[in-house]
Amino acid sequence: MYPSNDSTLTTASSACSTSRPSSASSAPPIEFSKSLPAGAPSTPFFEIHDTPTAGRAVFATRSIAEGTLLWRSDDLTLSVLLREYRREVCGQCFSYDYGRDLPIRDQSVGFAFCSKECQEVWKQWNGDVGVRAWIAVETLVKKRSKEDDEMVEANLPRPTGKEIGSAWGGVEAQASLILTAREAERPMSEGLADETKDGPVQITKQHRKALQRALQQKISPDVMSFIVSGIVWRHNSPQDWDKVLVLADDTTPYHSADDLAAFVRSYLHLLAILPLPLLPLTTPETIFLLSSRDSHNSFGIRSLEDDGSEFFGYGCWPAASYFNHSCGPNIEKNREGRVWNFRAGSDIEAGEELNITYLSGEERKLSRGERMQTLKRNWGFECSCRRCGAVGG
Ligand SMILES: C[S@@+](CC[C@H](N)C(=O)[O-])C[C@H]1O[C@@H](n2cnc3c(N)ncnc32)[C@H](O)[C@@H]1O
Repeated sequence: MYPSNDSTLTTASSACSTSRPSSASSAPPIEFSKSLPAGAPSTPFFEIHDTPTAGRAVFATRSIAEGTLLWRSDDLTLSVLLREYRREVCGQCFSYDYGRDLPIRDQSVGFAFCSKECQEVWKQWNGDVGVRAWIAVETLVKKRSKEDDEMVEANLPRPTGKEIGSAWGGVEAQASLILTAREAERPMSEGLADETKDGPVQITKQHRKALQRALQQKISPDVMSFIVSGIVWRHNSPQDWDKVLVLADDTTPYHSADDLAAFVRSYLHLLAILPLPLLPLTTPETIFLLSSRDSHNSFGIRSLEDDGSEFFGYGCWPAASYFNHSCGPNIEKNREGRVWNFRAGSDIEAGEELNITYLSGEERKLSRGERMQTLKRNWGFECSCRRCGAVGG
């Protein structure tokens, strides 16, 4: 059940073994990618190569003048808008008006919008099944509004692969009972998935109890939103799933034992409430894969003013995920609604690596040691950029 045998995991993880990278920027590329990974950006300005120690990276194929727009990433997959910002940040375009409540609030789905158009686009993006999924989550969360989402404490030990496997394995039997109970909701005309040669499976007290027990557990609304967003996106764009699978992966993506427990509980909650068409995708495998790719690839969705001081949430844009980090980046990125723009921050020579920074405003002012620590803690790699390698960097 736990996805350790998924062969698709190996491509990205081997391309991205970063235990002791020598230099993301200065090391010569060793291999040209034979073909582009699914969803990777393709433009005359740059190419993607493997590097010896920092996975794949983006290299200029020509000289580029400062300010040139090199790439626009409009390929948002999953995104999370933290609940505390749901009234102030548009669910569709992420616009924000210094903390003012937005004009349109759709209480049934738990999102607010800056305009009718955004609300309409959001509904189309999610589709009928997606909208029903958000209504189901909102209904559950509202009933339990007294429970606060706990702050994640930094620097707790991360669960190992073995601990992750046993946490998911530990709820297998309960999940199977819940699924059977849910299948009973399917109209006879659609057929029952759990029909045996002796006829349909009988729903017993045990099945109903398993479902009730799941619903009584503590809820983690932001974790549920992460999973729902990913599952709805996968349901609506099955052809694009490979674009996420080929991204650099994190085999131990949970920040702490509590974080892992929140994911496992949320899985059971969602099995109990999501619309039936989403249940085949509501699996430990899909949920783990979403976390493992999100961990090393998501971009923060921040306020556009004040140097991005407000953190609204995060999202995964696969094509934007090929730029490695540098503490002295030559590419500037800025968000316009749901699109990321990448521009040359200085004149660039052909062959130079194109780097963005993964550090947020204040973090960029830190010393070399502090930056290294921050990147290691938040991203799991030891920074090998040119600035960190230079004396006094
Ligand atoms: C968003 S991905 C960037 C693309 C990635 N190299 C790949 O092969 O898909 C982020 C990952 O790239 C690697 N990486 C990015 N910048 C790096 C740097 N300055 N030093 C070492 N590794 C880096 C780390 O493994 C990090 O988790």
